[in-house]
Amino acid sequence: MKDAWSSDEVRKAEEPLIAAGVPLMARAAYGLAQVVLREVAARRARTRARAGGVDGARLRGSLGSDGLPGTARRRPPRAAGRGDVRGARAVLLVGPGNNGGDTLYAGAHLVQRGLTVTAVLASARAHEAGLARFREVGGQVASLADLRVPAVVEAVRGADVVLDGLVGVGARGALRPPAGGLVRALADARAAAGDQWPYTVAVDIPSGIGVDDGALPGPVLRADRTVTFGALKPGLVLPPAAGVAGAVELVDIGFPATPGAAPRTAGPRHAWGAADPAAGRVLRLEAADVAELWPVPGPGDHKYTRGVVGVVAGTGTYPGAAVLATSGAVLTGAGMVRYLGPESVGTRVLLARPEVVVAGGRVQAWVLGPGVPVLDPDDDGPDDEGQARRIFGALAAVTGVLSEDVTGGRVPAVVDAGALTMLEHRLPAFAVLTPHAGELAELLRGLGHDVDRAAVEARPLHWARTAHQATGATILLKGAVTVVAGPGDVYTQADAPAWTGTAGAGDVLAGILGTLLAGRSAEAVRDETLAARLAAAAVLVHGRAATRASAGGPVAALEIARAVPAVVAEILGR
Ligand SMILES: NC(=O)C1=CN([C@@H]2O[C@H](COP(=O)(O)OP(=O)(O)OC[C@H]3O[C@@H](n4cnc5c(N)ncnc54)[C@H](O)[C@@H]3O)[C@@H](O)[C@H]2O)[C@@H](O)CC1
Ligand SMILES: [K+]
Repeated sequence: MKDAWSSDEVRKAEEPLIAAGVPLMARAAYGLAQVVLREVAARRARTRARAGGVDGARLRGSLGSDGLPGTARRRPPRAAGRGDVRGARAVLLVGPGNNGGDTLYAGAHLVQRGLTVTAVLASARAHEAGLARFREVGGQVASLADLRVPAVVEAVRGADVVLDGLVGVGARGALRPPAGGLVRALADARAAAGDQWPYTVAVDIPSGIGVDDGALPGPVLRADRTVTFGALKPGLVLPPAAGVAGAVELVDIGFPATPGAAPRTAGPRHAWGAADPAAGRVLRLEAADVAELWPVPGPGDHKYTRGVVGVVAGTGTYPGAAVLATSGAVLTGAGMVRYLGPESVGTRVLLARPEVVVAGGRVQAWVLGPGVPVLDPDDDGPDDEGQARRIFGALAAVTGVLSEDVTGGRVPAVVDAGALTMLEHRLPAFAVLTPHAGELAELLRGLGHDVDRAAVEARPLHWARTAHQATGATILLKGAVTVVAGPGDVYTQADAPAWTGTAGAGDVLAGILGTLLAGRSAEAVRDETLAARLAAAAVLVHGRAATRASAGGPVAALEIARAVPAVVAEILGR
């Protein structure tokens, strides 16, 4: 489990460590410099390889010490070291606080390793000791006020690496001038430059992101890599800010395993902290967490104890969604999958998946809505072939409107696509709504919020939480980074390649989640936080299945379903 710490939690963790004399900034700066050196060396090695595989050692070997060819010994290849980075140019963008301090100390390490380093001070103030150290080792210092924005952009363009140390977790809101203007110009220049842009490293966070909510309130320079200190920050894992952070690398500076735990004044740790049981944290599941959650059958299990999934999906116009949702459910290991829908669609489902039972009966979880047209009460609309009636019936059982004598007890549900427009009652958290941004905006507008798709994409965490509070349901907001918001922690998963954005992929996800909810149905009804964890697990498995099916290229939705068994086996370590 990866857990992200809010800026307040970071501050609280730092206080006792600083009081105990732990050199946090020195650790942060050293870790940052090591990452920069590694990346600069790697990029130089790649450039040499692209230039024909002739490296410096071989060129040197072609001339002897007397200047005659062929008399010098050929040097063995070396690991990335001093010579690989010497002469590289780095520009530091330095703000007034400790984030700038980290950057100046890291810059001093880079100078000592032979880089030519220029620090551009964006404010009149800079971290005094850091600046003194940087000057002492021979770093060059310039100020934004003297150089002006266009000259700084040119200096950055000509560098091998740029470090964004304008602000870190101490900042609030959009970047203010003059840093804001500089970053806007750099972001524009980066967008225009394509590949011809220096490797961009964000120090702790890309300056200007919403540290705690992942928003992008103003200009931000997209990073290739973010080197973050002590713990992940929510803005590094939540969209849209996660999209500008690049690869996120954590430098251990000695924080405790969980926020609020006793500080560790001894050496660094090398593992992610465990999740804090307190509600409302931002977490990301990893394979080991999913293995723990997975309903693995035991020798005494049979198809009914393992969980029956009822799928109401598809119409004559959209029969594929029924095939995809049932395939997702079957291949995730449901004890049984029942299909409810028009006969013509049921026939197609059976042709694709003969395991499916095309008949009603008791289920342990529902999958409602894939491939079912949205309900428009003002219009007869496309014929839903009885699917709306079936969905209303199932939802009545989920919400408890129908007596349990009739339904046989409340069970969890996945509410997708057309079924999202059929919600009439407050839902339990074991109902998981699976909208994309446009569908969530539509749902929220129906609840009286003035919001469109772009607004949801700008603040997905906020709107997912709002929808959870308004409906009672757990919200799985689909996207390149998927956000799951329920009564407890928030989960943010980024497991799938961009190729996954293809028709039908969401239907498969609904099926996967249906099987997980059916497998732990009674527990999900009892424990109001379990559905969100299972939803995040389904997203992880779906994303990994898409990665496997894609193998770096395009992927068709049914192939994602087909890849699920192997992904589950891998996750369970078999
Ligand atoms: N406290 C510590 O000892 C440690 C702090 N660390 C670093 O320190 C950072 C936090 O440092 P600080 O608390 O000094 O704060 P920051 O360096 O994040 O920024 C605060 C400064 O930015 C200005 N500012 C705030 N909002 C702004 C905005 N919207 N636009 C422009 N300027 C703005 C403020 O006036 C203030 O001077 C972390 O992100 C991390 O990089 C690390 O070195 C680890 C140890
Ligand atoms: K920064």
